Amino acid sequence: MTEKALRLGTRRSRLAMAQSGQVADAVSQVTGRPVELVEITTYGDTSREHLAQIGGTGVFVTALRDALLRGEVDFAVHSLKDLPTSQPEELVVAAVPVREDPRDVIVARDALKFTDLPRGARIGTGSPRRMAQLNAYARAHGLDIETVPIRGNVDTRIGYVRDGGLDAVVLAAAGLNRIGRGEEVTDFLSVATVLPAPGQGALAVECPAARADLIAALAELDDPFTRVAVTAERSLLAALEAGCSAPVGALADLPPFSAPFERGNPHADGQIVNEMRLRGVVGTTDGSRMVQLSTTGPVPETHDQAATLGRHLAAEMLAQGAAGLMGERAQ
Ligand SMILES: NCc1[nH]cc(CCC(=O)O)c1CC(=O)O
Repeated sequence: MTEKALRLGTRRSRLAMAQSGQVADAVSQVTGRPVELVEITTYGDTSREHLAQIGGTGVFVTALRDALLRGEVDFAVHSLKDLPTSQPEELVVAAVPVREDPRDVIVARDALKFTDLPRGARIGTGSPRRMAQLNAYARAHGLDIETVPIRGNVDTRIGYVRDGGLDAVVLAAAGLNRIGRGEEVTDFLSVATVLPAPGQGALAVECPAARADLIAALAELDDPFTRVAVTAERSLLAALEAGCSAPVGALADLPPFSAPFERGNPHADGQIVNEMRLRGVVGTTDGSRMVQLSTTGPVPETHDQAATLGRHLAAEMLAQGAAGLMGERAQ
């Protein structure tokens, strides 16, 4: 006799299907139960408006959470960077699996690197965070680039380069890797140039708080270091009171800081590390005014310690005028 399948609610985009499929396989391994994907359409998938105009925070997440709350599905997988920082009481993040590469990348015509783009190059991104940091870098290094607001799924965005409209687009490495298109990357943006969105590259596996059995099973997929890192990043974001479309970057990482993530997740590789660095950035989309700070200390041992680290860095950023830089929205 086979056990009843667990129902995993997922958006139907290629990225959502890919990451849900990968988590489904892992869950079915640890539980011994089949996992069935249940497709759910979200407002963010159907709206033609720019995300920033809809209001950003959580548009991809709400429909999945509603399905969980109605008991239509047993669990859901979210991109952590799209998850609002407030957690509904009836739901829990039961697992944060090992993080993928958190970096942003460019996909450019003619295999160009970011710093080799010609004068006047047009770079597509709908993210105020990416615009702010690319423009700040360009100002500091005498590059002449124009950031162009775009939206759409990964295929659509790469299409803007293939069709000749844009010289490059900016995407998350993790998204491209998950859908098997990592080879499209023409340049990895160093996190010293562009800090990723808080939680970028990480997933959240969410289920109802009342499902103790399921929470225990899903916990096997949790990576404690990834969870500590994203907790610090997201608490920084929450303390800045910024939504997911605000120009905020944050990354908690581990030594060696000179080349993070180029050799994968050092924690997952079994290295012993006892130091964590948290960096945060906020800026105007034209890159003219930026507040960027970092703090380094012992790897937090608890959720509370990680959250405190994020709050403290946010307080320092606010003291340097961060709040005045966050009012803007793309377009
Ligand atoms: N903004 C949409 C989004 N949400 C999650 C990812 C993939 C990366 C991740 O899981 O962090 C992407 C695509 C992108 O930013 O290029």
